[in-house]
Amino acid sequence: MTDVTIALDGRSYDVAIGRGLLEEAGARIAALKPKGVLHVATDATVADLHLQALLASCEAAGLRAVPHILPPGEASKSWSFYEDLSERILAAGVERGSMIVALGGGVIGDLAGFVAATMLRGIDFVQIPTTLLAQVDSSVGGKVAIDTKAGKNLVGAFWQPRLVLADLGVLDSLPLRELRAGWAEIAKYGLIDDPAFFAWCEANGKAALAGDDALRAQAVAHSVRAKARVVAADERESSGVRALLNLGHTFGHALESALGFDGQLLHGEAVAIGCCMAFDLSVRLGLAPLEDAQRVRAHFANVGLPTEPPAGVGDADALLALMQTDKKVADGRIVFVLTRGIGRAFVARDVSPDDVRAMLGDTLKK
Ligand SMILES: NC(=O)c1ccc[n+]([C@@H]2O[C@H](COP(=O)([O-])OP(=O)(O)OC[C@H]3O[C@@H](n4cnc5c(N)ncnc54)[C@H](O)[C@@H]3O)[C@@H](O)[C@H]2O)c1
Ligand SMILES: O=C(O)C(=O)C[C@@H](O)[C@H](O)[C@H](O)COP(=O)(O)O
Ligand SMILES: [Zn+2]
Repeated sequence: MTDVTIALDGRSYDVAIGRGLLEEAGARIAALKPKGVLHVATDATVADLHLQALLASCEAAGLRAVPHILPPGEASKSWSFYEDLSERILAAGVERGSMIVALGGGVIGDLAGFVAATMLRGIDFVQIPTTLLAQVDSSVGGKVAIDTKAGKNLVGAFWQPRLVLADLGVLDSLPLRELRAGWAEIAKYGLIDDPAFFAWCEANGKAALAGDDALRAQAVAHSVRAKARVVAADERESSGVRALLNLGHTFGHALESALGFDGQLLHGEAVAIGCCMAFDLSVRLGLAPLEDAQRVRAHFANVGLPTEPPAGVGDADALLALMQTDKKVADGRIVFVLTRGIGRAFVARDVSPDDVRAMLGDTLKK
């Protein structure tokens, strides 16, 4: 069992990583002394697989848990399901001391976290991430949001959980495609500022995805520690440090939006393609060596992630227009996370749209 603390002034919390945490969840949540009903938000797939274990452990700990089951998939991170979940919680009974538990992947975590941030002007929540992506990234750091017609995560809040329980056992039921999508966010930590970790990913990625438990545990713990450092340094993405976690996302979010969040491209897959694009643009601008861009592509391809955008994402101008809604935009200019090579990402505020258009044009032609 590993515990990583997210150190925040007066609001620090732990991320517990290990097997068997679902069975311990009731006792650990009860220790936080929630009042009234415990609201458990989850999706139908996760409910079938893991809800009973959570409910049993809540009952054993004397908690009255009420499940709220939503459809699986990105479409649930929307205005309509924000309303739906909020109304269900209000109808079941909620007070300021009540708590929401997000049992699921990043979709449930982001949605339930945003409902928690706004319910009665803010109630506590606990993350029980059940995808690799959610364990290494979305459950940690307090970014909660829904998607809108204009783009990804555009309405949301910074709202930190009280506790994160990353049970490695639940990953046993996660489909390989979803595991791979999570790997993109793991490798991202190496690409940002940790070349040794990227090399570790190259050496161990396939075995970790194939089910090697020790390697998975190492990947999750290393990623959570990396995210913990960034969040502690720049909780609200105001100094530029946290913006580095957006490597691959300016492009990736535009690709997801272009496809209407239809599930054709998972978030982690979009991030993998987006990281390749960030490296391609950096090479084009003479900032990064071509060999590093090739290494990134080779690693993603080796673990089974896509490295080129699918058909149907539109042309370069359409993608640029979507990037204009990115939350890093400043003074009307799109801000990119670029790189001087593996482990050397930085925030670039002066990128010419012509260079981006040219890179996208070449990529979309392939
Ligand atoms: N808040 C953040 O910091 C942050 C970080 C990264 C990503 N995100 C967001 O997270 C979302 C993506 O999250 P995700 O990749 O976890 O997707 P997801 O929540 O849609 O889960 C993926 C699929 O796996 C299923 N599933 C979940 N756990 C399972 C399990 N243990 N066994 C079998 N099936 C299981 C789900 O039902 C779903 O169909 C995106 O909306 C993205 O924007 C947020
Ligand atoms: O936690 C962060 O900060 C991140 O940027 C992590 C990303 O992986 C994640 O997808 C995040 O939701 C993107 O943030 P956004 O601010 O671009 O919506
Ligand atoms: Zn992401």
